[in-house]
Amino acid sequence: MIEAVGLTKRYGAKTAVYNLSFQVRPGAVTGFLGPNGSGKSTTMRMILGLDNPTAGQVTIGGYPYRRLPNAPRQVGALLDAKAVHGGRHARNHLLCLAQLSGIPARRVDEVLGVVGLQDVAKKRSKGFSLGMGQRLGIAAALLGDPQVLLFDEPVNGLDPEGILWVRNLMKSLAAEGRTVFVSSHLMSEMALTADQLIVIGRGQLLADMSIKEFISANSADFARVRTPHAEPQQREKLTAALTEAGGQVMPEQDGALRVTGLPLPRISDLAHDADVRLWELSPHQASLEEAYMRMTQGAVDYRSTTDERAGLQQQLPPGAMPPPVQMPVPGQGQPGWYAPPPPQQGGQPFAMPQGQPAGPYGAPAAPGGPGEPNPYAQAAPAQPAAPDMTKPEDAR
Ligand SMILES: Nc1ncnc2c1ncn2[C@@H]1O[C@H](COP(=O)(O)OP(=O)(O)OP(=O)(O)O)[C@@H](O)[C@H]1O
Repeated sequence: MIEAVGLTKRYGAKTAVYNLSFQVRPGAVTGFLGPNGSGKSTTMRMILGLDNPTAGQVTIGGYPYRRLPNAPRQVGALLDAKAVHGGRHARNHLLCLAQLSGIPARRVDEVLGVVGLQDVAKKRSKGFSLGMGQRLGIAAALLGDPQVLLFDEPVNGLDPEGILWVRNLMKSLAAEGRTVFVSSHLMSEMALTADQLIVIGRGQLLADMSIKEFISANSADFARVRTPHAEPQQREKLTAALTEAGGQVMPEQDGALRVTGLPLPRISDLAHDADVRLWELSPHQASLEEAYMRMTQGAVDYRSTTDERAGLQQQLPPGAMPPPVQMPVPGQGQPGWYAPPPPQQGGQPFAMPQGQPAGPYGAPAAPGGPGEPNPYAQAAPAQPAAPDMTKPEDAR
């Protein structure tokens, strides 16, 4: 198990990670999500002892990485697939790593087979495509047959077959009882791969829960209802009946109605009682992407100027609720529209980990009590472009 407690990392004036507490448990794939620059890689580097926390701690199996007995056999990681000596053959690269950790050479050939690079084992990795580099990085992570695995963006550059392979690999590693912690920006892929989610924004915990809980906490299930197109009065009659019964009704662009707060059988009964014919009555659930976008809207540092000019997504001060969705009203496939909020509308936009007081964005309160100022208590200043993450900390 990986456990972070009050983990904080500052680079000079920049707070990359703040008061992060979470557990990553064995036997499940735990997705690690957050906007660009939210602190995912920094957290992973601290887990692996590559960066020292400014405050707090993170342990693997109860030990900080650097004090973990036989660490390369217990923990495998893919952080940066490009961090390879390009002049070396793929096999030699893995062989060097294996020798450093006392891992037998036959394991090198095994993992080359697992990642599908056996035919290019004698090729120099500088000629590898992005996807081949990812596969080599995954092979290195698997080398010690570790119980704990960390993958930072493992599907970057992989073709669809490769993405499917990584998905199945992660799931099978977790099914073997291993701890699998994986970051990704690909929500659709995460939805298919992960069981649990840890979501951070501006270095702070936003959510720690199962995917299912995350989606239902950050979006509402809804019903789509359609009445005959040529009879708008039917639609109005139904809207009035549903609203009177306590439902929230939003018209969609194509004429359908999006209804929350009423179960499908009740909608059907109300339509029947109002003498309204239905052409569609179907249940819908928001996607992980919709739920994620809704949750992280206030914690995004880097946005396209095109979005800003269009007034699509203004910066919000930390802790602020996303603004209500602008007209036009939701319609299928309409970009920038997110599912309606859950029933606790007006409160937290998402569910909190149990038993923890709320801090900014609803994150757990600051460590060290009121004595320690929360660097996110003020609106975040404009951020410089992200530094070159391929360089070690001291070189930046
Ligand atoms: N060595 C460093 N020196 C100064 N600032 C740093 C350093 N490393 C990271 N940061 C800053 O810390 C913040 C978090 O960066 P990090 O790379 O951990 O984010 P991330 O969530 O992994 O981003 P992405 O999704 O874009 O990979 C960023 O603002 C980044 O600029």
